[in-house]
Amino acid sequence: MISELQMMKRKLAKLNQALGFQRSHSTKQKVKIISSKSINDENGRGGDHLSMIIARTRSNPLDLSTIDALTLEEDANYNSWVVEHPSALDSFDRMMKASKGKKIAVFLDYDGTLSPIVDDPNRAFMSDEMRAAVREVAKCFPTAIISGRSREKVKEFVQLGNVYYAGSHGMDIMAPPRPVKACDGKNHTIVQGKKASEALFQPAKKYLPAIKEIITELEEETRKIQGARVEDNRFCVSVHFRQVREEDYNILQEKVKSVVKNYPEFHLSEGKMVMEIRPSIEWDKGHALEYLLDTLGLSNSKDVLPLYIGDDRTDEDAFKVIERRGQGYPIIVSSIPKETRASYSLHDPSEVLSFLLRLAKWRKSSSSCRPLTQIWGI
Ligand SMILES: O=P(O)(O)OC[C@H]1O[C@H](O[C@H]2O[C@H](CO)[C@@H](O)[C@H](O)[C@H]2O)[C@H](O)[C@@H](O)[C@@H]1O
Repeated sequence: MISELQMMKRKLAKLNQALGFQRSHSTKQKVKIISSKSINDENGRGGDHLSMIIARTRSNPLDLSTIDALTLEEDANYNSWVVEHPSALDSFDRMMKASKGKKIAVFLDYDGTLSPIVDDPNRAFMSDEMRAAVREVAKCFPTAIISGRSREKVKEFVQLGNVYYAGSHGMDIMAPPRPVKACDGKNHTIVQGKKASEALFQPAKKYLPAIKEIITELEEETRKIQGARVEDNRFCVSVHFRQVREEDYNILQEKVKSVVKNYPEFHLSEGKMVMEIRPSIEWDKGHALEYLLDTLGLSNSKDVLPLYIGDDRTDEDAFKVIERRGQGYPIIVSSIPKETRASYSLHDPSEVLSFLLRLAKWRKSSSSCRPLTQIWGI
């Protein structure tokens, strides 16, 4: 049985981890701040419950009883949020019952969903268990990964041949070459992919030269800021500040803004400890989801239930599309309460893994898992 002291220690460890604290050497078990950056893992800068805690702790180091009270408050907030956004694991049977006779199509975000958030974006590896789970899910349902990363990069991480990939927040999609309504229009180019059964859809292609220029300028401007990192996501750019000292953040932000302001066709947004620069076209993860449904021949069917799992702000665009369709399962991955259009929640990538395993198992037990070509005619 876990003793009260052990429980307390666990809570302390959990809070310390979330806040970036380390235990001080004091015998009174006070804690001290070593970094406040991890506080923003969930929501970017400020605004959430943990940020309030950290603001309070700046002047008053916490003792165990205060931490305990704050942790309880945090747990209570989370629990009431989960009532509004029920756990997809707890709701699994109900969700699957409602999907009887309907077709599920699975859409997955990558960072923070299939892989845990880590300091080094190049080391955001997905576990072998997660890969195996996605592979099994993709054997049973049409499955796509929609990421902010470049399509090549996310494919390199995922290493699966039986899923579709959309990179650059949906601005770079490799999908089946079906006639598509959504892509009519002057901004959209369709290029045949390597396999005859796939076509490449890149609605922001004309911005590539400007993106290259932006990357060069950002690298030059941010070179001297320790920890800043520019990531080329092909049709968009990320400037990471997870490893930037707090006192340098404003300088970095100003430098990034000063570059972006010279490119009126681009805009700046924020994700988890990252600034993202994207062409201002009407295309996001929500459009990518619709596009993929369309190319899969699933857009018009009232019997199709898109299931989307994601953790970040850009995933909200996909949640919105599912909400508008009135059918499907938008699932947010979050360990803290946050504003979302998702109906369901999962706490972290380990719960995503459990959910995917259960989904594949459910499908296999409810019908034989035939090749997708037979199930969907693709
Ligand atoms: O749409 P996603 O697949 O979730 O991609 C969004 C961004 O994810 C990556 O950054 C985030 O994860 C990193 C690794 O865990 C972390 O270090 C960083 O702080 C997070 O923001 C990726 O590197 C970005 O380019 C994506 O835009």
